[in-house]
Amino acid sequence: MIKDPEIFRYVDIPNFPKSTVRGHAGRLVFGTLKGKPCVCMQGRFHLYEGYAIQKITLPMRVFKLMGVQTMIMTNAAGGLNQDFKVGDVMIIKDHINMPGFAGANPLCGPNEDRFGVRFPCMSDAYDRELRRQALAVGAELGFSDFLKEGVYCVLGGPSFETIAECRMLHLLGADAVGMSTVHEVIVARHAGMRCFALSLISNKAVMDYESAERANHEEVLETGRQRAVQLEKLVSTLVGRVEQYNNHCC
Ligand SMILES: O=P(O)(O)O[C@@H]1C[C@H](O)[C@@H](CO)O1
Ligand code: HPA
Repeated sequence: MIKDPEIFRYVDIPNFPKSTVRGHAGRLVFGTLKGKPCVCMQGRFHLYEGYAIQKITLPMRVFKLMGVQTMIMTNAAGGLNQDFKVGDVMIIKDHINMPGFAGANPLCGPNEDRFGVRFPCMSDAYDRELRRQALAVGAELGFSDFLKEGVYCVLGGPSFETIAECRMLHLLGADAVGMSTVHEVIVARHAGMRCFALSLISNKAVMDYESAERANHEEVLETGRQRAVQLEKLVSTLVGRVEQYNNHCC
């Protein structure tokens, strides 16, 4: 996918966290995609790995300092919306930062004025133009059947949710639940980067006490493998259409 790749292992980058999750390679890949210079993270960091929330989001500030203007993120998530199927791809239009309700926000602590303001706006966290373009690209590629839009809720993990928790999150307006992305988006938006994110619905959240289904990481990885080619096509086509971005925060 990336042309002329230059690869750096996280373990070789000073102060960079290390990937501990199975299926996450733990490498930064620099190169070009559809002629655009880019850097890709092969593996991200999660609260449940035991890192401080500021450490999880350190790469976003590194990217900002390197001149990155647009962040495209993907994750795997459990589907709460009853219209979603395993294998659907949800364009994130908004989020619910559940750890943030308890004070776990990556911007806690002294504000780094060189990146952004003390109280950044989040009502426009997921770029409307990129979402519109992604829907158009998805339609052109024949992906409309499995391309959805919705609200992503982040939890701390690593345990998957109980049935009562899934029901509550659904009532609160979440369409999918996961363990990442939101902290990264908050830091990227604070620094004025444009954000776009996709959730692959890797499993259905269990909402029914009679169900025999159990969330598990194997199913998450397997759904990822099955949709990898289409996700790559969607993201690379979108990248090819991304225009230069002039930084402006609200
Ligand atoms: O990094 P993401 O959010 O895609 O990974 C999800 C959440 C957990 O790390 C894992 C659970 O299977 O997948
Ligand atoms: N819950 C939380 N995180 C997840 C899930 C889930 O069902 N699937 C993939 N990541």
